[in-house]
Amino acid sequence: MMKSSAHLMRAMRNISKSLNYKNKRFYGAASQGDHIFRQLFDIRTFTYTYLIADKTSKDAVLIDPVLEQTDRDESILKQLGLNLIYAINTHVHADHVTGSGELKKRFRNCQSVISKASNAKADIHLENLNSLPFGSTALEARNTPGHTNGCMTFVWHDGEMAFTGDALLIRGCGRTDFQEGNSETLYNSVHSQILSLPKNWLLYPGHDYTGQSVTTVEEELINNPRLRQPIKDFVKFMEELKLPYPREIERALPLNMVCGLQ
Ligand SMILES: N[C@@H](CCC(=O)N[C@@H](CSS)C(=O)NCC(=O)O)C(=O)O
Ligand SMILES: [Fe+2]
Repeated sequence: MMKSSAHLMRAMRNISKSLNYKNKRFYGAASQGDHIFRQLFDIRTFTYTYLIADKTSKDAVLIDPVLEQTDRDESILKQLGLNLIYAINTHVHADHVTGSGELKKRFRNCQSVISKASNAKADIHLENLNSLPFGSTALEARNTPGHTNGCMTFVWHDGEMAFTGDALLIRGCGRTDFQEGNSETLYNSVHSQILSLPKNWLLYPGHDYTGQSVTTVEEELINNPRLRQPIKDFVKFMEELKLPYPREIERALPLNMVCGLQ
């Protein structure tokens, strides 16, 4: 009798632990706990935009908004009664135009944010390990150069996740053949700043071209065909990638230096 009641107690504790664990996780969308989280997709450029908000203060941030999706983003923010305070870019995008400037016009408290190293225009220029507070939470900005010199990954400690921009893609990584790209630098950035996070943390990329939406540190350490290799094999692989340039590169690069506005 004693043995079976101790067994039952242990089982109940384990169930409750696993529920707590699950409640902390966010996948495509979540609004449990203190925060709102949405992963939004632009089908034309395969770009992910992320919305995170504090439910109490209603302060919200968007990571990597796309100009052509500004109406969508405005609707979601307004429907949820959120105040957009930061429109963040992980880097100067080469394949699409950022919505940060247009969002600033529509949300008067919104400030545009990008790394100092990008040399792009913005209200806030971040340096390594700067914190971006909103409501009762914050994003930690980490320099992760290599795809471009100014790439940043945003680590959300409270959500146990990171937004990697194009530094790390699911089972891939950003190209390194333009915008001061450098394969060795990228390899070192990803390993030291992203794949060093706890193994169960979620990683959300800036794009996915294969229909996947989220990964974890552990999955990428084991399965990323590029980044699980030794650095010299990675560098050789990237040299041989030979991808065509993004279709919109000539329009996107100059516009993204000025928040996407003419
Ligand atoms: N075909 C797309 C561009 C695809 C591309 O170059 N993607 C970049 C991220 S956007 S700068 C990349 O780094 N890709 C890595 C890879 O392995 O695919 C277009 O024409 O826009
Ligand atoms: Fe990029």
